[in-house]
Amino acid sequence: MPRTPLIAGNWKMVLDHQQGTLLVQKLDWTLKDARHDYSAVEVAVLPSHPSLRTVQTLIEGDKLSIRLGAQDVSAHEAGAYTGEVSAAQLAKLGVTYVAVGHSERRQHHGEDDAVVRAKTARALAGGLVPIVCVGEPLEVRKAEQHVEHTVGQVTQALTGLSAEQVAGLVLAYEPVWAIGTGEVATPQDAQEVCAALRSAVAEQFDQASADAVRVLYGGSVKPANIASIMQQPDVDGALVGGASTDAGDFAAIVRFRDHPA
Ligand SMILES: O=C(CO)COP(=O)(O)O
Repeated sequence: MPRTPLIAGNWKMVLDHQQGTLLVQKLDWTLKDARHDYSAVEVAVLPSHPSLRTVQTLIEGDKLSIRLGAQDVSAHEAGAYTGEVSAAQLAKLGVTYVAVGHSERRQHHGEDDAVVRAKTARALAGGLVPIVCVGEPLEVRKAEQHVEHTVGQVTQALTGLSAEQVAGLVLAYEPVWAIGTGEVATPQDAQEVCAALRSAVAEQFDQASADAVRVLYGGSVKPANIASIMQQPDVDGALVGGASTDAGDFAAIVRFRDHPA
């Protein structure tokens, strides 16, 4: 079964709920104009938590095919965890995807591999599809340890899951040095790590789950570079930051098949 590409927009802490709904409306109009087939290239947006409800109301009310994602989820199931948002609460809001272990959370919120593993398991138990983010900082890349580093992060995050669970989730390779810097990894850099992550899944679980798991690239993805990245055999989509907060740019990324590589 070929893997369906996924283009997901991580809005980070950038758009409020009004800007977010406007963006989703514009995105949908633009993609409808282009007669976009959402079953051929899946599209998701990841608003901040306070915007989820408004964006979900729009998606449901207008029967849009854009999927909803969240940027984080609690490692706890329910109860006295002030400020946390549970997987069940997100699922009830119509959320499909949730980013787990984004490098900004690892860096600024002290999330280590154990937390990422707990959040991944909790997301799955709550009926969400985790987008497990991994990526190396610049010094690790310079030391040519990026494959070991990212494979280690994935192995840790997926420990304890079943092959079936792994087959259904999403991995995202986001080199830290390429996030928000304009410094995009080359298509070959993206392919090298995405292929290594897939092989690691085959080794830790089985070939069927490795063939099914989707691996995204993230880090300064723009309309001008997406087509060559998507040509790589082990890259199944993109996790887009800055460019996803502009409806025109994000639509152009979703429509990567329209541009030359
Ligand atoms: O962190 C990212 C997506 O999760 C990438 O961000 P940029 O596309 O802004 O580099």
